[in-house]
This record gives sequence, structure tokens and C-alpha cells, in this order.
Amino acid sequence: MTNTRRQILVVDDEADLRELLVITLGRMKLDAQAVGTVSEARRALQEHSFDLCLTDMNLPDGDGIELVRHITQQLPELPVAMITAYGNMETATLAMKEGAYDFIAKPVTLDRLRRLIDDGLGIRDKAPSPTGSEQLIGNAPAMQQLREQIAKLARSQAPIYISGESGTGKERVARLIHMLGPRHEKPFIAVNCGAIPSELMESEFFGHRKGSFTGAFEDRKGLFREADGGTLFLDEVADLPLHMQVKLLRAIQEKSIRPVGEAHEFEVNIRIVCATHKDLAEEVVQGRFRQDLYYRLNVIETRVPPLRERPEDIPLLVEHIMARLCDQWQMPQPSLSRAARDALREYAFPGNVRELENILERALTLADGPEINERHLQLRAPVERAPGQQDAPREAGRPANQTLEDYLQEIEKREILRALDTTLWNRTAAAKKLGMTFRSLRYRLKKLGLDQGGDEDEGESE
Ligand SMILES: Nc1ncnc2c1ncn2[C@@H]1O[C@H](COP(=O)(O)OP(=O)(O)OP(=O)(O)O)[C@@H](O)[C@H]1O
Repeated sequence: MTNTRRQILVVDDEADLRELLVITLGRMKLDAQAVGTVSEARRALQEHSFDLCLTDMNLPDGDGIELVRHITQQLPELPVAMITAYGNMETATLAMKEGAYDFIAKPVTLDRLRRLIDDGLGIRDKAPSPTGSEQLIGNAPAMQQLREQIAKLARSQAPIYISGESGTGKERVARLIHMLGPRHEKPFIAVNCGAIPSELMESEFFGHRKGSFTGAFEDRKGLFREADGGTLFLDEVADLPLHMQVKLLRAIQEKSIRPVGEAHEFEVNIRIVCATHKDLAEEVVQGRFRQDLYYRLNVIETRVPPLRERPEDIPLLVEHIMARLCDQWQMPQPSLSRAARDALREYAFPGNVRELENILERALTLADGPEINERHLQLRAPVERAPGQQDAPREAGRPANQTLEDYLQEIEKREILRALDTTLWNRTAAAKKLGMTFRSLRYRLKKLGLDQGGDEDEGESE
């Protein structure tokens, strides 16, 4: 009979802990080999094949990070986790930056160990390949690098911060990280932190007991528990109010949450991936985002490049999006005239891939024939915004050579464009975001020369 039990390498210099881990892993029907030094571990890795490695930090002839580095470089398929001293998040963070998929703090509890091992062994179980609609389209060098990085990040359990402008594909990247990792069969829950009213946030995140406040008509589980075992994607994390940042930090540290009106805590095992189009480091400097939470969320940062940095991807994306839309609408796929293709290549895409999707959707509607021309694209004038201007600090003040009126108009224009970008140019939703009526927004769009006309998307009037 062949031995199908999974092989675990335990590296720890404390004989007692080694013994305890070997017995515990044996009870979990796993074969464990234990060694006490970095050099013994290297030898064991050379001589045998393992399914997982669990290493302590402080070893007599080196440290665990060194071993993590060695494994990441020499045996990239082998999941490795770090055992850390209680409360030593610096070591845990460093280990994950170097490629450890997770960490476990002493004293090691059975529950936590079991979860750590299950997660680690799950990494080797084949995750499904992304299908067409889930893939990251683009062959620019930056996108190839991003795809490689996603494959690595998927194996880890480390919190990830995805930066990038609006509409670049941050949520798509988060979904891929989830899908390619050991949690792929568990839920992926995405939440837009900017869209939840501040007073409802705690109950949305952590749930509540029926009757705990006016309007709590029934028990609610909350997003953390809904995502248990899977991934919680916190989009626009910079928009979290400070009081929620404290609560989120605690939930991440304790790996448990307490619903509103509930007496006891619930353990949760979630991986946190977050994103924002704002500069999170700058938010910390400005005092709007807690530094301790920033460090906890930003163990690994990955950046999604804006479309203007990879114009070579535009034709591929156009083809992919058009094929999807035409398939959805069950219509033959029109071609793009040469002028239309040139115009797209030269356009700055302040709203990135989402804007490209909107442009093509509108063009398909307007063209109504076998060819899409430049005029069907209705591209915005390039003077609207310089690249990156949407993220420029707003406090810069009025330049001396600008009248107050022009300055205010510029701010108004920028805010309106920002709202339109985040709502996919849905004017009704943008008006709501800006706290004005649809009619008032339409008036302002005309005044500012932003009215594109022919775009009866919402068909709403007030
Ligand atoms: N590389 C890509 N390949 C295919 N589709 C993409 C790609 N990048 C983005 N998209 C599509 O563009 C749209 C916007 O992407 P997504 O929502 O992931 O962006 P985002 O950066 O999270 O936006 P926001 O900052 O506004 O939340 C989605 O419909 C997404 O599927």
C-alpha cells in the first residue's frame, strides 16, 4: 500500500514544542518530521519531498525568515508558515512579505493550527483556471508582471492592498487572487466602504442581534461572518470612518468579531484584500487613516497600472469587451474604423477600463450597423483632466492668476467628473452621490460643457 499521508516538516529548536506538534499533526492524520536548526531543515528539504513546512523564527544557526526565503526561491510550490512569538506582528508581516503563506502565534492552539494546516495544504489542491470573463486581459509588460504577482499572492494568506486609479480593474484583481488560491470554494464578499452610511457600518460588517437598535427586525450575520473561510474585499477602504477603522483593526488582530447587541464573540477566518483609488499613505499623513491599520492591511501592495500606461492593451481590451457585449446582446460584432481605433489609442482614459467599457457600450448602441466610427465613440475632450489630476490634493488653494469663480468652477467640474466616473456615467447615481437633483446635475453639465447628449441612460427627470 502506498503512503498517501501528507508530509509536514516542522522546524523548531524547542524539543517540547517539536514533540507536541508532531503528536498533534499525527492526530490530524499527517506525517510530521521535526528538526531543530536551519541547516537540518535545508538537508531534510533536499532529501525528502514535503507538502508543507512550519518553521519557528529563532533558530540556533539562523532565523526562520532565512528558511522562508530559501523555500520561496528553491521550492516555490511548497507552502511555508511561520511560528511567531505572541503579539509579534513585525515578524509575522516580514515572513509573509518574504513568501510565507501565513503565521501562527504562540501559544499554538489546536483550532488555529488545524486551520493553518488546512489552508496550507489547500494551496496545492488545484484551483480552477479563470474563464474568459474573469481573466485579466492585457499583454503589456506591467500586466504580465501583475499576473505573475497575482499567482504568487493567491498562495499566501497575507493581507493585500491593491492600489490604482478608478476603473483600472482592482476588484477584478482581488477576485482573481481569491479564485486562484486555497479559499476558492469559499465566498468572496466585496464591499464598497464608501457606500455604507456611517451609522450602519458596524452592523453591516459585524452583524447584529434582533432588537439591538431601532430597525434591527431580525438577526443579521454581517459581512465578516458571511465571508468566513473566504475573502473579504474592502473596496474604497480609505472611506472608512475613523471609528470603524478602530473596530476593523481589532477584528483583524483578534480574528474574531462581536455583533451589535451580542454578548459573545465569534471567531472568523477571513483573508482581507483592500483597495482604494486614493493614495492611502497620503491619507495616513493627513490623519484620515490610522497608521496601525495601514500597516496591518498593507502587508503586500500591488498596483494596477492605468490604461494610459499600457496603450498596447487597448486593442485587446476592445476586442474582449465588444465580443462580450455582442454576445450578451445577441448581435453581430461590428468592426472599428481606422479613425476610431486611432482615436482610442490616443485617448487618455481618465476612467480607465471601466470608461472603455462605457464608451464601447454607447458606441454599439449609436452605431447600429456593421462599423463603429469615431463619432460613435463620443470621446471626452482631452483637456478635461490631465493624467492623475483626479488624485491631486484638493487643499492646494487657488493659484494667484485664477479668479475665484474660475477656481470654483474647476473644483465643481472635477467633483462632477469624479462622481460620473465612479458611477459609470450614470447621471442619476452621480447626482445622488453629489447630493443634488438630477435636473441640477444636468444643468451643471451643460454649463460646464460636459453634456454629451444622446445619452438617455437614466431617463429620469425630477
Ligand atoms: N484587465 C482587464 N481585463 C478585462 N476587464 C477588465 C480589466 N480591468 C478592468 N476590467 C473591467 O473594467 C471594469 C472596472 O473594473 P473594476 O471594477 O475591477 O475596477 P476598480 O479599479 O475596482 O474600480 P473602482 O476603483 O471604481 O472600484 C469591470 O467591468 C472589469 O471587469
